[in-house]
Amino acid sequence: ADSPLCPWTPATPCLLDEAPQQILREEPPPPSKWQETGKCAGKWCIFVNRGFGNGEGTVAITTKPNFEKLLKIEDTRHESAASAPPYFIDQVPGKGLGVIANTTLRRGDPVMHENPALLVHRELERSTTVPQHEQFALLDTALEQLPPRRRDQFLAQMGHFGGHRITDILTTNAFQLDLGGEDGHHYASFPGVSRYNHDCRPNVAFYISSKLEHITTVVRDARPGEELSITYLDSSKPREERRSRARNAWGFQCTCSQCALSDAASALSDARLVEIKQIEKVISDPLSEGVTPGLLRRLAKLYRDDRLEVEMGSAWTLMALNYNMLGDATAAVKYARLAEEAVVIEGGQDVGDAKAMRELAAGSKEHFTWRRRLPG
Ligand SMILES: C[S@@+](CC[C@H](N)C(=O)[O-])C[C@H]1O[C@@H](n2cnc3c(N)ncnc32)[C@H](O)[C@@H]1O
Repeated sequence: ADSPLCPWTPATPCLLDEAPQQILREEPPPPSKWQETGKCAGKWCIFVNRGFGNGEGTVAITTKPNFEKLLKIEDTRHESAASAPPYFIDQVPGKGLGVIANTTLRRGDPVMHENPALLVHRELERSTTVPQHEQFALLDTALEQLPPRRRDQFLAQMGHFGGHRITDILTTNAFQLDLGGEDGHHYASFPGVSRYNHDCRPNVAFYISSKLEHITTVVRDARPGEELSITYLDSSKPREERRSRARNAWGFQCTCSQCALSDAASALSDARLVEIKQIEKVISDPLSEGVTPGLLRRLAKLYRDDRLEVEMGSAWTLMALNYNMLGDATAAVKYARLAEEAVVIEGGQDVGDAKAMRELAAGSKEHFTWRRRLPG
């Protein structure tokens, strides 16, 4: 999610004292149906679906080919929309509002799921044919298409930088979302999710599903009253890089527990991150020599010592495959199960590695990797 190319970076999400997707409705939600408004600037037009996302409403500024992709996306109407959220929104010193656990949460527990209120094709802001004031007018018109409650939720989000209000909200809070195919990149605003603050070692992971749902899941147990956070940037970068990214893209000085370490402890953490990359390079190559159980144990320790619970999916996958290549079926199955859990938390059930890890766990000795690193 960390793109240095665009000023509207994948921020994170924000919302009010209530999460829109978790509010009980007295009336049934409006039907989910996309409409063309006929309001356009250049090749970008406004499309609206006032019933999309459990009846919350979504408006898109995009091109006709991307609208065709939206039409094919199945809407999600989930039963769990009526259950009480496991968090509340409150002030967090030095950060504005944030998301706070109201109960004990365990790894794997769901926190929020929300569809976007606004989607904006990424190329619009780079357009040389649609001047900025027309872009702003298009954004203003798009927002007017949303149901009033959804519009209010959007406008209640934090704007950190000032200037045109909707643009500021997008800059501060939007995620990048890819509709796939050619030219599918969009900025997406999820007003509920956008209250998560950043932490370089977050206790919550997120992904955006093919149904446009933003899904957050606990990755490290949290107590009632503890802040729930996600990472806005690449947590595997060294401290100085993370800090400058937070400053430049979101305008805050990161004081998370990992950035607040003493210089000596931070140097150790940065060294762990370098070693992780080195070991992963070695064990990713099926022809590497020197892959031993000790090296794999070392990798697991580095991840745990650095509290990288938010991105263990690919590491556990590599560990499972390598234990199998070394002929240790017990460890291979153990890490295949951990890998499947992590991959699903970080990317959902559809991620290819989840299926691969289920297969490995079900029959490690029949797997093509069995004893591949051993002679004979
Ligand atoms: C997506 S919003 C997060 C929610 C926001 N605090 C609010 O009140 O709605 C991003 C903005 O929150 C603030 N923020 C997020 N994480 C922070 C952190 N770790 N330290 C300080 N400020 C942070 C910054 O102002 C940032 O631009």
